[in-house]
Amino acid sequence: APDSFDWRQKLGVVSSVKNQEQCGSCWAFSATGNIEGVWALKRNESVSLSEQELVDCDTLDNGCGGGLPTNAFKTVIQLGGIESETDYPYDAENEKCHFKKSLSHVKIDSYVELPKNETYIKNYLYHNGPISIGINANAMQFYFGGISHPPNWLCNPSSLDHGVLIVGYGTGKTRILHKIQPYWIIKNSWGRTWGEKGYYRVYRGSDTCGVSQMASSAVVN
Ligand SMILES: CCC[C@@H](/C=C/S(=O)(=O)c1ccccc1)NC(=O)[C@H](Cc1ccccc1)NC(=O)N1CCC(N2CCOCC2)CC1
Repeated sequence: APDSFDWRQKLGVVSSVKNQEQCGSCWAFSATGNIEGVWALKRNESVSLSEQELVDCDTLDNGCGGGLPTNAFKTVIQLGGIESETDYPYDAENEKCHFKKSLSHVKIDSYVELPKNETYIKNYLYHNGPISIGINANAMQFYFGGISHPPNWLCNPSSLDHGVLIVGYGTGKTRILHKIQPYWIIKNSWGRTWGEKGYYRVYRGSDTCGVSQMASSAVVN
């Protein structure tokens, strides 16, 4: 894989930054972001997918009270598909499931949980598209741009509490010492005004904030 790569430069692979609002549905946004990318690359079709379907219909998780992208993938497989954002719009609250199989033409066949290895994840991303991850969001709440590189005692790699999407990676200069630092480009679901137009760059190479601890992806055959 190249030294840097960004799926946002490939039209239709990464949808626009969304906002989960006052609902703990980050896990659903992480899952839809991954399925959108895999589907676009496999079927050459770009579609924005429904987080609300997952919030309402994924009984393995807790809707606005929290969940896991891997459970969301299981649910999409069991339900037999996922509807578009237009057909099943987001309301930022737990509602009664009104999934319609006839309306969901995006389907996944399985999902994979990736090894806890940033080099593996980099190669997998390059060949398969954006990847769902769990992360410790401690350093995200006061992030205003740049390459975030908190120490482990501030951002424990084994206490993950947020679901997000890796869309690329690169190397850049830090503002202070102009040191070259490798980073991940992460799509968040806190709106376009947060971070760098809704995105977060975090140091790549030392499992910062646990970026490699829970990486997963849907598989479309
Ligand atoms: C109340 C839930 C908040 C929500 C995200 C909210 S958030 O607004 O994005 C945010 C995150 C961090 C700081 C501030 C704000 N967090 C989650 O959903 C996180 C996301 C996550 C964590 C770890 C790995 C991957 C993804 N998950 C969770 O909170 N949970 C994981 C699943 C668990 N289920 C219990 C029932 O049995 C099945 C499992 C419930 C708790």
